[in-house]
Amino acid sequence: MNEIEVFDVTIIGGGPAGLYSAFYSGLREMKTKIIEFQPRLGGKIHVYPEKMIWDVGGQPPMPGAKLIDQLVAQGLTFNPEVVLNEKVQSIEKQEDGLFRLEGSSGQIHFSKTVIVAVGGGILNPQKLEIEGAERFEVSNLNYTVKSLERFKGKTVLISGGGNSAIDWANELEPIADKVFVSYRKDALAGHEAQVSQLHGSSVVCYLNTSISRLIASDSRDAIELVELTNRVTAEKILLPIDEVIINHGYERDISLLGNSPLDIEIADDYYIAGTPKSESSVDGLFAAGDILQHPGKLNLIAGTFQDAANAVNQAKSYIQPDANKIAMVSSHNEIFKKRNKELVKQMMS
Ligand SMILES: Cc1cc2nc3c(=O)[nH]c(=O)nc-3n(C[C@H](O)[C@H](O)[C@H](O)COP(=O)(O)OP(=O)(O)OC[C@H]3O[C@@H](n4cnc5c(N)ncnc54)[C@H](O)[C@@H]3O)c2cc1C
Repeated sequence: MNEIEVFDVTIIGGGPAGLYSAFYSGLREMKTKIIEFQPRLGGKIHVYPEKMIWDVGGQPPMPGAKLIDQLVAQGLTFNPEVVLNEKVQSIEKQEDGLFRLEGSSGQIHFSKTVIVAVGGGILNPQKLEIEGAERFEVSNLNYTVKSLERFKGKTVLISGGGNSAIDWANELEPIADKVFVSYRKDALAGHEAQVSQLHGSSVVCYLNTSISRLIASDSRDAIELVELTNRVTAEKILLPIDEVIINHGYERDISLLGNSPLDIEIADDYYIAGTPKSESSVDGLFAAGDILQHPGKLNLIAGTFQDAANAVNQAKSYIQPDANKIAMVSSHNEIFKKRNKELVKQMMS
């Protein structure tokens, strides 16, 4: 029989909480694995890669994409095993105390402890419900704004009327040649200030309308015209466009804990009702980031770091009760001595 590989810590979710947990777990010399459903690490920040983030301590304002790069670089410092494209479907605690995680690939992951860092669950953009629309996803049908540059000088249609859709319309207005917004309701649903900014700009809004048809170019590989239909009057409008952005919200897959035969305390039907030390009601299973709930919880990226360090320190004590309760600060840690020398050398050259 093949011997099973057992990790000290398995982190479910590769967002800010999972990445900082991986860093800290390496610092505490534990054998670590991160499992992430998406094909890339970074978590929910991928929803807003171009948004400027101002409120991460000690960091100048920077776009989400840059923060992702930094979080990933730090998270991989101690070379954890990273499994991407893998949804953890259930967590079970065996009689021998080991955790058994069932992955969507069929792989079973074994671990002495688990840190659940799944945020608000798996997010997938709500797709446009028009037959055949998916073939334009490789050309000019977008579900996220990965780079503002792509839309420079273009005619852009944004479908959606919530905060993100309005944010993108305001951001793109000075860059694009023309921005249209189509929204199925009779009033935009974003924050007042953003909506006022939009109405005072050159953006043209079509309310009570939705996309009814995508008309392809002669080469048939891109959308050339979009047909909008007014839901009240049935009037149809044809718009020539270069790019379409769909912002209809996200579908959330939050099935993990419900599928897991664990006696775990849940808050508000989804969150792990934990302690300020990131413990859950299951020994050896900890939580970090947006999934964790307790009265002092801070639902910000900055808050995920404290959760992660607490979860890792608790995991360390669980596996090795005589270990230090907390990690030493990095300046006292032997592990960094060699790397510090290299970094100082780089800074001096
Ligand atoms: C539009 C927007 C703007 C924001 N702006 C800011 C801001 O300016 N500053 C700030 O501090 N915060 C901001 N936030 C909040 C911030 O993004 C979250 O607090 C943070 O991402 C939480 O990190 P997390 O690691 O807990 O969860 P997430 O970032 O959600 O990461 C969880 C990861 O777990 C994965 N996952 C889920 N279930 C499974 C499973 N079963 N198996 C495998 N993987 C799984 C998901 O795919 C995801 O990658 C913003 C949020 C949004 C939506």
